[in-house]
Amino acid sequence: MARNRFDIDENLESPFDIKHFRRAMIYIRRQQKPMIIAFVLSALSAAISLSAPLIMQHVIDVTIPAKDALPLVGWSALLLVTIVVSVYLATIRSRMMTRVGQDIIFDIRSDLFRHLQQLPFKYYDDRPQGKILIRVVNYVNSVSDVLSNGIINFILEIVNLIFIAIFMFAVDVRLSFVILAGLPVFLSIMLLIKNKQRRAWQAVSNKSSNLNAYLQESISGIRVTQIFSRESHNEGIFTRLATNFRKEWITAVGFNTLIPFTVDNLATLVTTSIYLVGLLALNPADVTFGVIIAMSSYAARFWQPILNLSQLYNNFINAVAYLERIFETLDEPVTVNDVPDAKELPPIEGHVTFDDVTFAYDPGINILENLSFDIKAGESIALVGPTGAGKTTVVNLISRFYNLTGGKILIDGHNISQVTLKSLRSQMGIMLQDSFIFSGTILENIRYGRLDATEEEIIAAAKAVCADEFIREFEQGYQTEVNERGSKLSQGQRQLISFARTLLADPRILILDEATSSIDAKTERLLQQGLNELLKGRTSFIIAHRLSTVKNCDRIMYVSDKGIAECGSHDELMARRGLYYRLYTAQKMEA
Ligand SMILES: Nc1ncnc2c1ncn2[C@@H]1O[C@H](COP(=O)(O)OP(=O)(O)OP(=O)(O)O)[C@@H](O)[C@H]1O
Repeated sequence: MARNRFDIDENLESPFDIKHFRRAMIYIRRQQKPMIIAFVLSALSAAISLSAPLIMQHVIDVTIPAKDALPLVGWSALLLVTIVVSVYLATIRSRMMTRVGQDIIFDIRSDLFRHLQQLPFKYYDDRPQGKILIRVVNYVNSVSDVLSNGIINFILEIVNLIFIAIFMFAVDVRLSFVILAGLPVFLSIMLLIKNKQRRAWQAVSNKSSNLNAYLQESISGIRVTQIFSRESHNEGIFTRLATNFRKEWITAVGFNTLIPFTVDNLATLVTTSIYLVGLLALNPADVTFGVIIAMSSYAARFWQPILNLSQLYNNFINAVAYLERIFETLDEPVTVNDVPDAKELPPIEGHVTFDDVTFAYDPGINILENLSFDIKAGESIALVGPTGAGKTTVVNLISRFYNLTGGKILIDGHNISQVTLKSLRSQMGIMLQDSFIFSGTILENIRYGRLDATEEEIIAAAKAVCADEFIREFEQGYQTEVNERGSKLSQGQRQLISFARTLLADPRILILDEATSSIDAKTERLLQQGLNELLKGRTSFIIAHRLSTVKNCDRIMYVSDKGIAECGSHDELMARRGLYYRLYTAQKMEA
């Protein structure tokens, strides 16, 4: 899919069809047992309540004319019992189905989350996060009722209809046909609006997704918004998106309301016809007043399930627009994954080879071309060069966050595209400029590097990277709760925590992408000792704009023009008086 943004509707790759329906059935089938029990309870409840018109017919035609009070009390008691039992059964069913609905939501959401965790960077590069979030949270909520109660109610209403039809045909066949006469009109109207209604709900799903994407982006960027006083401008964008959503919603609901409106009118028409046909056209000898009352009651009861079915149909059409998006996400190919028969990368030494590597994020726009180099195990490599030259791209490829466009990357002679991602990435330590902090305690954040680490190991790692001191200054020390993104911590503190996290993981290859940029010079000097400890015996790639921090690396690679323009030690490159020399002397002069 092409890159998407908050104000562009996403194209639907594969509209809902029978294949999606079968897939939805997989989730439903897992709940088969409680659903069958709920179904039986509902059927019982409906059947019991259906006997009410028969009791009434008998009372009107037989008991009342007989003027005997005792049977009347008996029939009334029976009527009461039928109502109580049917309500009781319906309540149990409702409780069971609430659970089933939640179980279905749980399953779909778990599958979505598991899949999202595997999707490559490219997937996240190409769309706003808000559009992903809305699928996992809102869309899944919106389909749960249709997939649980919806299915049961659908079958029940059909069974209900059949029961009512049997009862009414048993009472009077001719009047039953009068009741059925409204059906063809109703079905024609449904067919007529079906496609328009579906498109309307797809538009709603798109507009709500756009709105959500913008909301998410606005919350993430609130600081920049306030710095540039863009509040009213943003409000304008939000209003436009919210207006689009409201417009589509009103259109879609308009279709939905059309259906019950049709059913209501048809039901009224049919009931009136019963009286007309029953009283005027048919022979009064075989159509008693009791029969007409019972049939008019059946007419109302017959059209009630149809009204309910049409409501279910509305919900279904609405849910389809969300299911399409949910399945689209689940079908999103995991392009960066283990090849069949992928091998485990054995414990590595850290020898890295780029062999004629070409890479493009977007087809046709190469960021790196025919890049080859060889790094010995334990070497420290600095990647320097102009902004946007491709330094981060080089290191992202080593961890195989993207597939190569051409060539191969070898670690200790193993082609990284042929080994399992887990065995590859678990031997890499990556520290970024924007170190991500998860909500939880500082201790938990460091433990993220190795889940089975003891508290002593965690503290030792923090000490090694000079994080221990500032952590202990917090009242709760290592148990201090931090928010997602670490808003309680300074940028430098976040970086130190991420250093400790990486050290704990004990990776063979270390990647530091501008990882010390937010640390003050004094802490950096201190950290340098920890860092030296960290780098010892490991292959390391260090990206830094501040060249003083990479001077001591074994080799410095100057990345530009889709490849490595210069490579050598600091002294060698300075002696060459080329690109690196110019960059270094320019920085020195600025300082
Ligand atoms: N996800 C992406 N999709 C498409 N293009 C990208 C993506 N990430 C980076 N690029 C492009 O690739 C090029 C190299 O980016 P990269 O981040 O590797 O540069 P860099 O040398 O690390 O830059 P900096 O020093 O600013 O961090 C840039 O032109 C950038 O626009």
